[in-house]
Amino acid sequence: MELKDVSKRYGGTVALDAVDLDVGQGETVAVLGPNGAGKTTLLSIALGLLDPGSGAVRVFGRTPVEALHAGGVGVLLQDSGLLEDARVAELVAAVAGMYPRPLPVEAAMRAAGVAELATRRVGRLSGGQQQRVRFALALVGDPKLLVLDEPTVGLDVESRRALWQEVRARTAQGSTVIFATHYLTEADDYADRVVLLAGGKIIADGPVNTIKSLVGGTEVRFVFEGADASGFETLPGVRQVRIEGRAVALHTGDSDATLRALFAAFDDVREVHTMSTDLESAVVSLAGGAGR
Ligand SMILES: Nc1ncnc2c1ncn2[C@@H]1O[C@H](COP(=O)(O)OP(=O)(O)OP(=O)(O)O)[C@@H](O)[C@H]1O
Repeated sequence: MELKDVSKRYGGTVALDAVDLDVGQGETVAVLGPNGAGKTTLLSIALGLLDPGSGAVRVFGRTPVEALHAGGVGVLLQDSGLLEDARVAELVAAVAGMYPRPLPVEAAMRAAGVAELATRRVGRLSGGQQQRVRFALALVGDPKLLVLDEPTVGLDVESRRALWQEVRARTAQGSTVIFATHYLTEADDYADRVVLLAGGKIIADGPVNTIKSLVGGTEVRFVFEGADASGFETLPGVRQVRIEGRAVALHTGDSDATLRALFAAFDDVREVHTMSTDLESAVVSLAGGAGR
């Protein structure tokens, strides 16, 4: 899949800004970025569901719509509507009928964990069950490219694990997978490559470890029980401060100096631990630096 210099505006909002992206066969790519970064816009343009304002898109060397019609692409989009009155097996069979070489309906339902729901009406399923039905619809065409927009939203732990197991099975057979997620552990665990969007631009693109190393440094995390949490940003080495309730994370280029000064300046600091920068810190730091 190839996007060249793709831009998209909605009135005064620039949803995508001169995006270049080349995804090779067999890659698993996570698209990350804060709300409104342009992830859904990017995936929708790659699928031909949305026209780019400018630029060129090719999927398997064709236009996205041609690739979709040729049956090469499976899609799971956020909150896409489902035919509520249909029974699960009927819906999966109807979508299978649109593809030239679909999987057996039963196999697609099993792969997505909805075989036991086959005779249930879609509209009466829970949110997580409906999401699994969407996954079955993405799989049933036996596509070489899977495009998944926040695929595990609403899924319980076991269903998430099962979904990723199925995705892995497909990539092992050479399929390409592009997924958007806010669960950074999913990107860390399942993607070969991370594309980080902020404000419609790609601000980082590479293997997970490369993205982490762009930020580098160490996280010092602790619980702060004091009354006044101001001043952490002035400690030596500190580049960024995140505070969530009583949990504080300092991103620092010199953890020894930060820790010494932290203990000297603040009482009520407990449960201190340090770790090398994880993907979450890297994404927060890079996306924040892009001037959200
Ligand atoms: N139909 C639309 N009309 C107007 N503006 C839109 C439309 N769709 C998206 N936008 C704007 O384009 C930008 C990118 O939106 P997009 O949905 O691609 O972001 P996202 O990264 O998928 O966000 P989220 O993480 O919240 O799903 C946002 O500023 C959004 O408000």
